[in-house]
Amino acid sequence: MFSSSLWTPLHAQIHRTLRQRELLPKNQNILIAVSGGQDSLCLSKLLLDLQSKWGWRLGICHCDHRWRSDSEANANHVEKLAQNWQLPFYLSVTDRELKSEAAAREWRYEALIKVAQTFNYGYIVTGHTASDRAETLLYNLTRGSGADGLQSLTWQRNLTQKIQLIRPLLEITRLETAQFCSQFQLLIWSDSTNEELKYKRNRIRLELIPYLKQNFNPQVEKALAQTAELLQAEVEFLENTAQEILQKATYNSPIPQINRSILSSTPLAIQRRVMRQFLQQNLGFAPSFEQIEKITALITAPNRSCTDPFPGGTIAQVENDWIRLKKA
Ligand SMILES: Nc1ncnc2c1ncn2[C@@H]1O[C@H](COP(=O)(O)OP(=O)(O)OP(=O)(O)O)[C@@H](O)[C@H]1O
Repeated sequence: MFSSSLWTPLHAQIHRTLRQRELLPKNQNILIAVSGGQDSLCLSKLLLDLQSKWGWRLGICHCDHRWRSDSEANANHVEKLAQNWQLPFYLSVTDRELKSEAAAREWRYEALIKVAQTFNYGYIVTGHTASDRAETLLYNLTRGSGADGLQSLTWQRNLTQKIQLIRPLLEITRLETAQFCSQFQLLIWSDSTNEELKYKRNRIRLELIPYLKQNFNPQVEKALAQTAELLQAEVEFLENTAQEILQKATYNSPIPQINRSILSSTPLAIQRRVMRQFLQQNLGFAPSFEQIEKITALITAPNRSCTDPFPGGTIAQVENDWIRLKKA
């Protein structure tokens, strides 16, 4: 028999991770995003057991996308768990039809932020795991991605000036969260759409990862999650360096232009990042690989060379030592 206050290696690991990474400071108000699946239930139980050591105020929020016929029952299930744990429970139900995974995610984060703002939570935590990290890396790799897409899920990110998103389980695999839930007899609400093979993400989880585990590396999820972790630090460094160079190369300019001499002395990896930031700042959208390649080529192109128009009709053109953005 396991007592509900049993301290497991997973408790110790999360406690250590939170301390070393300084993810969730003491005495803070923390809102746990709970779908009812194994990852967010594992997260809730771990934080609940650590609560007294850290002095947190915890709350649980569930978002009902109204996608499945059992969505209300799912929400009730999470509410009951919150009651058993004597935690405040917040429910957000969508009032608009959510037509895609992306729309559902966008709405969910809006809803979580609204609850956090209303009830004064400075932190929102989710149950993303090393397995999610590995799957995201593989998914983005098959679509074509730079290091930025491969590092994907990060430990923390600002949702607003006052609210941070924290993902404490990024070193724990889905197998471990499942074992934890069964050890503590936590009743998981299984989402039937997770089994549908028409979704690429599900095929990666249910077919590709098991294949890689069996034929390449039984620890492939942890290995890929480590790759994401390494890339994250490199991306941060490169992005900061690119930002400094962007500032130098565009300094004090009233019109959108960037200096070629400054850029030509930097490595290609930085040139591409500077150009991506430059286009994003001035055109207001994330440019494609081809668009970045075309404007980067202008760094060494003859005078008056230009790109094709970007969406909205702007072109980039070489004018002596400058690349200028102007209407075509
Ligand atoms: N309906 C929900 N209500 C509250 N929290 C949720 C809900 N669905 C997912 N979450 C939170 O998000 C985490 C990740 O869930 P999932 O992998 O299903 O979502 P995702 O769409 O891939 O998320 P993301 O866009 O954040 O990567 C869960 O562990 C949970 O913390």
